[in-house]
Amino acid sequence: MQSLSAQIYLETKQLTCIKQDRILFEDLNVQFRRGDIIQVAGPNGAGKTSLLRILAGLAQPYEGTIEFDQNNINEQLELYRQNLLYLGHLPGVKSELTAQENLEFQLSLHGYGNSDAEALLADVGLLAFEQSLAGQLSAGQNRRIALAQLWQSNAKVWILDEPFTAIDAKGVEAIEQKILEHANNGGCVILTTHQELNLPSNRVSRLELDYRF
Ligand SMILES: Nc1ncnc2c1ncn2[C@@H]1O[C@H](COP(=O)(O)OP(=O)(O)OP(=O)(O)O)[C@@H](O)[C@H]1O
Repeated sequence: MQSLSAQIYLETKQLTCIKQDRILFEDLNVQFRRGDIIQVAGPNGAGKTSLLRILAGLAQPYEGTIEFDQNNINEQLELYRQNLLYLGHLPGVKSELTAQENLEFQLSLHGYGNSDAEALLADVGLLAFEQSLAGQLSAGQNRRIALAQLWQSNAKVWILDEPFTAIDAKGVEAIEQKILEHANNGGCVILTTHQELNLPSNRVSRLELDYRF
């Protein structure tokens, strides 16, 4: 049986974030474990994106540390990034490339071959648009290109900032199932969304950030 500590993937220790002289959160101590789905919730400007960016190692906190497998992420950034999938609130898709080329690019970043791109296009409902330039696709279709990474990633920790933005109801359902599948397979998912998650309530924990003045 696994020890309790071995099940903790990420842990924040006395994390404080200050932006424009405003404390967004302070002394935050949270553990993110194997199998967890954590929804970071709170009003606009509360600091959800700021927290996710700090957790992903893309921004530094004012104070405190983040540990991955019980070691400070700053001391093992490369290893941490191999175990992390971060999708920011912008799709980060290259507008001058086709849908298929974007997927092939994403696949190459993760060390997979081009042969998987077609299956991925089908997974995210873009098979008919493989040769369309991303710049000529809709916001939701661009988001779908970015979200294809969920179908190809082996990373233990997924950090997803507003993954459902511009996605239709059927797409949201497919992504929710993907999130659940990842958690059930021993992954950990930390996400923000302003919409209600349609997942079993006993599988989702909420981390509430208040707007602090
Ligand atoms: N690039 C920046 N430079 C300066 N201040 C920033 C920057 N980004 C965010 N902030 C400040 O941090 C606060 C929190 O922003 P953040 O994006 O983390 O909130 P959020 O909870 O994700 O909001 P939303 O629900 O609107 O996405 C903002 O109100 C703003 O004052």
